[in-house]
Amino acid sequence: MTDTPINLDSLRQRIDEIDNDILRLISARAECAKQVADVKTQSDKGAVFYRPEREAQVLRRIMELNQGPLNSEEMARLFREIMSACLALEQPTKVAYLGPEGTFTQQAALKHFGASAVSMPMAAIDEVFREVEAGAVNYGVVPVENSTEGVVSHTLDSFMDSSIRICGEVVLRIHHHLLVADTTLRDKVSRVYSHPQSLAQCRKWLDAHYPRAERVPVSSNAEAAKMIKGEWHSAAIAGDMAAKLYGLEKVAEKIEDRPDNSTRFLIIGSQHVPMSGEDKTSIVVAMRNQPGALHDLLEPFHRHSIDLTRLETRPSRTGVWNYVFFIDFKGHVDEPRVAAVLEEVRLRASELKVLGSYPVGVL
Ligand SMILES: C=C(O[C@@H]1C=C(C(=O)O)C=C[C@H]1O)C(=O)O
Repeated sequence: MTDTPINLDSLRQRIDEIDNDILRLISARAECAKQVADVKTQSDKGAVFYRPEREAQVLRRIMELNQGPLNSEEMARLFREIMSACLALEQPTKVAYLGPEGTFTQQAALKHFGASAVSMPMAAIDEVFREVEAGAVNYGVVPVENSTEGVVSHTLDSFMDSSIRICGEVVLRIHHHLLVADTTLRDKVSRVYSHPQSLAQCRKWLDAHYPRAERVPVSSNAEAAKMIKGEWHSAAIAGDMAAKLYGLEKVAEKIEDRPDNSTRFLIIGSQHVPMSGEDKTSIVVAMRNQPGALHDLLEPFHRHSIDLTRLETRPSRTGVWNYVFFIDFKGHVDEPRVAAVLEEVRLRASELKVLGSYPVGVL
C-alpha cells in the first residue's frame, strides 16, 4: 500500500477542503430555492412549489454532464436528495402512499421525492386517491403495473371516478427475499405469507424450494413480514425495507423468477405538469360497443407516428363506458401533434379523459 500516514493526512485535508466547497455550494443552492419560493408565492395564486418537469430536467442534465467516477444513477440519487431538501425549504411536501410502512410503494415514494418529503401510509389505493382529492396531502403514490404480473386494476379503476391527475411515474426494480424471524424454525417452514403479486412473481422458486409449503396471500408484503413474528413455522416474501423495518433475516435473496422484475408507480396530484422534453401521456377512453372500435381508436396514433407504451382494457362499470381503454403514449398534451390526435380520438370515442402528461421516470 502507498498509504503512508503523510499521504492519508494530506488526502483527508483535501477532502475537508472539498467538503467546505460542497457545503458552501449546497447552502447557496438552498438560498436560491428559498428565493424561488418567494417568486412562486408572489406570482401564483395557490402557488405550486413542486415542479416535476423541472426536477426531471435537473436530474437529466446532471446525468448527461456526469463524467464519473460515480455512475450517473448514483450522482442523480445524490442530487435527488439535494433537491428534496431544497423543496422542503420552500414547502414541506406531504405524500400519501399505499402502506403499511415497508412496502415497495413507500420505497418508490422515497425514490421519487427523496427523504425530506413527509410520507404517510394508507390502507388502500382508494384511500390514497381520497387523501389527495381532499387536499390532506400534496401527492399520492400508487402501483400501476408489474413487468411479470401485469396491471394493478384497483389503481386504474380509481381513476374512472376521480378528478385526480397523473404528475409523474417511477419505476422500481423489485427484489424479493424469503424472510424469517429469529424465532422461526428454518427447516420447518410450512407456510409462506406474501402479497398475491409477490407470490406469483416467485412461483417457480417456491415450487423448487418449498413445494409443500402453504402459500398464504395477504394485503401487502410488509403485512406478511409483520405476521410471521409470532409463528415459528412461517416465512414471508418481502423486500429490503420490510426486512429492515421488522428485523427479519434473509434465508434466500432475490428469489423473483425474472431478474428484470420491476413495478411502475404513478405519482398522483391535481396539477397540470408542463413539458419536460421527454414526456408521457395517459388517457382513458370509452368506445361504443361496435365492430372495429379498437382499430378506430388506435389508427390516429399510428398515422401521427405516436408511440404507444401501454394499452389496457377494463370492463365498464356504467352504461356510458362500454369498452374502457387505458392508453399511455410518448408525448405531451401541449404538443400540437398530440393535441391533434386527441381531437380525432375525441370524435370517435364516447368519452375521453386525459389523466395527465408527465415526465418519463428519470431514476
Ligand atoms: C427550485 C424550484 O422548486 C423546486 C425545487 C427544485 C430544485 O431544487 O431544483 C426544482 C423544482 C421544484 O420542485 C424550482 O421550481 O425551480
